[in-house]
Amino acid sequence: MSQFTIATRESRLALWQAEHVKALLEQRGHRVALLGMTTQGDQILDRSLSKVGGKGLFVKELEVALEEGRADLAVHSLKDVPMELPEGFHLACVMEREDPRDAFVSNRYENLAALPQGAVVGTSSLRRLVLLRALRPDLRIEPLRGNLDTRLRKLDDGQYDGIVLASAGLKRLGLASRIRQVFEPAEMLPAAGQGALGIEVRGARADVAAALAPLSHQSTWLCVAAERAVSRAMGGSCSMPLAAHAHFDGEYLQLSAAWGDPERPGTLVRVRSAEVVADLAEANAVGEHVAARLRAGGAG
Ligand SMILES: NCc1[nH]cc(CCC(=O)O)c1CC(=O)O
Repeated sequence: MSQFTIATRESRLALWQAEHVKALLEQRGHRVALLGMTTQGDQILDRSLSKVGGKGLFVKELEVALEEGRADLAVHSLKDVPMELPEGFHLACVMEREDPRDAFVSNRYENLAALPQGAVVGTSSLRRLVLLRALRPDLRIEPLRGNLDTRLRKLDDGQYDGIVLASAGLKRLGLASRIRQVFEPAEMLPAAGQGALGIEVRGARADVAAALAPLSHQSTWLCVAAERAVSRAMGGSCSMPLAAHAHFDGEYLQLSAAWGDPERPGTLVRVRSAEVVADLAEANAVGEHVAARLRAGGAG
């Protein structure tokens, strides 16, 4: 049994996720401490993340703590983890996925279809922007940043008729009652890694790897590996107008991806594949092939 320190952001969701991993490790006899920290991504709230360097801003400080030996592992929403990790860092564990779907939240409207012509919907995600435009070209999409509580408060202040958030975060924070409509992936395809937790470590840490092995979920890992391979092959930034979602149907990994051009509403390239996938190398290959088909269809 070992003693570990988990580096975590201090948003309510990040702390929930770190506490969750802490509890699972403690159940297995390990001793665990948390090291909370504020990242640049948490501080920059006035600008769109796609303009200031992407979501990597949420993980950098945690990596410095790993580098300096102040922490042994970092728990991340996989959706926020860059496709290429810095030299020496790797994902040691991907946990079973929560609900990967997006959710519509509103105080006045039952679902997206019930919104009046020209209603204001909040999101700063380019993916959600292009997918919303495909569903409802008339909507006004306005930026919405901040952690989950901040976004809900801005909705409650009346700045938006509705907002789109990940179901997983709302469920984890006990806010599922705020969900009016859950989007099926066919209408609103999730982001690569959405709903899954990834644990990052630095160097060859056999002790950490052994402790994390029982928390790992192989089929989730294969799905998110395929999704992240699409994203990596499309340029790797988490702030692209890209959706990628995989699930298993028997031994077939079903991967769907979509790319839209925010400058040219109405253009959305969609690709689907179904392949037998048994290991990470095969999952990566499937993702790369789907990315190549997206590009052949005009994406990127
Ligand atoms: N980009 C922010 C972010 N990163 C992870 C989640 C929560 C859901 C998840 O674990 O994917 C959210 C909130 C959201 O997109 O609404």
